[in-house]
Amino acid sequence: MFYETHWRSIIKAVSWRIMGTVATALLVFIFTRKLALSLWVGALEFTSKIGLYWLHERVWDRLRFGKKEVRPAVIWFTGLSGAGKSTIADKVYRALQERGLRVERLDGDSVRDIFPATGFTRPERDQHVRRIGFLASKLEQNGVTVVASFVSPYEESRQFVRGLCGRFVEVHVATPLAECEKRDVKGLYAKARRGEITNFTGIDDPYEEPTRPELRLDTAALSLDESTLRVLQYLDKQVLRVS
Ligand SMILES: Nc1ncnc2c1ncn2[C@@H]1O[C@H](COP(=O)(O)OS(=O)(=O)O)[C@@H](OP(=O)(O)O)[C@H]1O
Ligand SMILES: Nc1ncnc2c1ncn2[C@@H]1O[C@H](COP(=O)(O)OP(=O)(O)O)[C@@H](O)[C@H]1O
Repeated sequence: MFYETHWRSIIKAVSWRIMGTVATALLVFIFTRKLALSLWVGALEFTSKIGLYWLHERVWDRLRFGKKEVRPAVIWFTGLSGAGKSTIADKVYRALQERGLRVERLDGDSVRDIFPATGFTRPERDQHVRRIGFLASKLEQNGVTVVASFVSPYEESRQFVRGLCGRFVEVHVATPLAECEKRDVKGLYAKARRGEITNFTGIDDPYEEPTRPELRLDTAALSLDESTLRVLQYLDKQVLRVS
């Protein structure tokens, strides 16, 4: 979010004063036809009111009255590979960005591109999800809303992340396995079925369904736009209060 610097307030004060003073001097001249008097009134008004304007701005800047606070949150998409987490999270991220929110996007694939040694055994995933959760909570503490999308298949590590964050919105992208496998965006389900990759969530590694997610979306039944809208509506009403 942006805040008004002292310099911006001062420059706005000067530009506004020039306009106001020209108007006042003109009015005095129209009524009195005395040029010197008009210029004196203009000069006095310029110097006194510019200070008053600056003071007025700064006092208002300190008042909370009438200001709407936008509170950051961690929006955590979880679900099977191919469920639609990244696609929906990307749209939610762009929508929040367009509203002028400070927002960061974290995704399993992009984090793993940077740290390719991160594996898929249970301890490795636990550590990975907890680290990301810690990072997300730090961003949130500094006013940044985080849109995260990770398979994050284990309840315990998701609960750990929830505990770290101030406002944690768990979005379970609950697309059925059969639909994800049909999509098989990256051909990984086929590989997992052939046994070419192991510990694949939903095939030979469990996905523990969230017990009480804030939102549950089945993309076999909901379009991308409908899912995105549900998330944004939930955030507006319950979390960010930006409407
Ligand atoms: N064994 C196994 N299980 C699940 N996923 C696998 C696996 N191997 C590779 N991939 C690809 O890695 C992506 C998941 O990474 P994440 O960091 O989100 O996973 S996790 O949270 O640590 O479980 C996941 O990306 P998405 O499809 O975007 O979810 C997969 O493409
Ligand atoms: N209603 C929907 N919502 C989200 N994605 C959908 C939907 N219908 C089809 N898809 C497709 O499913 C795929 C989901 O891939 P992706 O978002 O990468 O999933 P994930 O991040 O969960 O692995 C994309 O190719 C997307 O276009």
